[in-house]
Amino acid sequence: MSKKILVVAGDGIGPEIVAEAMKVLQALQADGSIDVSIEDALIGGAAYDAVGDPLPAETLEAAKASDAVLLGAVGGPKWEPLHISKRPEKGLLGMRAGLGLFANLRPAILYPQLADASTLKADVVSGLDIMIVRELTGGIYFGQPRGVETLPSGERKGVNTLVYTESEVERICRVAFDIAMKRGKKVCSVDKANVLECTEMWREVAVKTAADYPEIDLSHMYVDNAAMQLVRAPKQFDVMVTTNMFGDILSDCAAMLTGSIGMLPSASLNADGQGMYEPIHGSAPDIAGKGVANPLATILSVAMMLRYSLDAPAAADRIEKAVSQVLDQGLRTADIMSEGMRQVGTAEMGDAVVAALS
Ligand SMILES: NC(=O)c1ccc[n+]([C@@H]2O[C@H](COP(=O)([O-])OP(=O)(O)OC[C@H]3O[C@@H](n4cnc5c(N)ncnc54)[C@H](O)[C@@H]3O)[C@@H](O)[C@H]2O)c1
Ligand SMILES: CC(C)[C@H](C(=O)O)[C@@H](O)C(=O)O
Ligand SMILES: [Mg+2]
Repeated sequence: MSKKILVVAGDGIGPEIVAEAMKVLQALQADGSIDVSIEDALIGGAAYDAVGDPLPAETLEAAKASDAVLLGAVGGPKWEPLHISKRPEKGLLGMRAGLGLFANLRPAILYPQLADASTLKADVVSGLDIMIVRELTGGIYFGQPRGVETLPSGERKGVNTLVYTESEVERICRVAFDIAMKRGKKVCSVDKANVLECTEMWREVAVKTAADYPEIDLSHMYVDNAAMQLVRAPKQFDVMVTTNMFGDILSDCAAMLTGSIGMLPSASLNADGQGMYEPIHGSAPDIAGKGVANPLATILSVAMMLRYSLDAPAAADRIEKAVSQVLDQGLRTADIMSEGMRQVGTAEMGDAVVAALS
């Protein structure tokens, strides 16, 4: 049965990288590997400019009616004011909350061909394969109260609030434990339990939930140490589970171990397996419009979409193999370029992946 995909390209490099991912989807459609119908919608600054709303009601409705959403990136200096892009019911956060996408999977995998592009020495990162499981619809991103108010003194006060309920912690821990059961059976829960009561509770709930997973080796780490350990000895981690904000920061950090933020895909899933798929990077305003962005994180996000939401694991495997093949051919976008390789632009990289599919 045909599956519905909603494509929201967004801003900056979003449309450039999504165009390459679309070539891959269309190639798989053309050779009969998948059966999908594809629709487009507006999100982010592009939607704000067109209709005055970074998450138009029709976009959210279309997303709800889809099996999966493919997102490029949103935001940029033009739209940064707090009232446009950061309100939790708006833009990207509104999409995540509106679809109930509480489980954000961010795999940091080093392709061996990119060992030179990693910030760490090859022997420290070779074989690196970490799954960061980030809670995505709670925590300080959504907690109330929030905002900026002017005090009687005339001074302004800014507030954001870290909030988790036990059930929110339990369900994300279960996702992490279930994933770990299919991998190395090791989960590191990252918190700041020495300072923040909310994450002290997080740790207690993680321990309690782990009782249902006797085979899982659960450890705990404070987030400051986790950031350091990711850079010092990343291969000690199998699955990491953490809060919305800590996961945001740690996944950008992990990205550099794999060579570039342009290599890291993600899946954001709800309880029904419906998902949104996006590279973890942003709209990269500094390189937008230049045709140099790395499209591989977006193409690899399509592979995650096929695996997690569209029940097409063989097609997902083919995409991942094709990516590996273009790296074997020595093709590199600027962000992963190293000596002796051939530098290509966004479109050339996308075309090479399509060619490697067949
Ligand atoms: N999921 C999202 O849509 C998302 C994620 C992060 C940031 N943002 C937004 O994007 C805007 C820019 O944020 P930022 O500059 O902090 O982060 P960013 O991820 O957009 O860029 C950080 C750096 O990484 C580089 N980079 C990112 N993606 C790349 C790619 N595919 N290929 C090569 N280089 C790449 C950029 O050129 C830049 O130097 C902001 O408005 C931010 O809110 C959106
Ligand atoms: C753009 C922003 C809201 C987003 C986040 O913080 O979740 C981004 O940094 C990400 O990692 O997807
Ligand atoms: Mg981020």
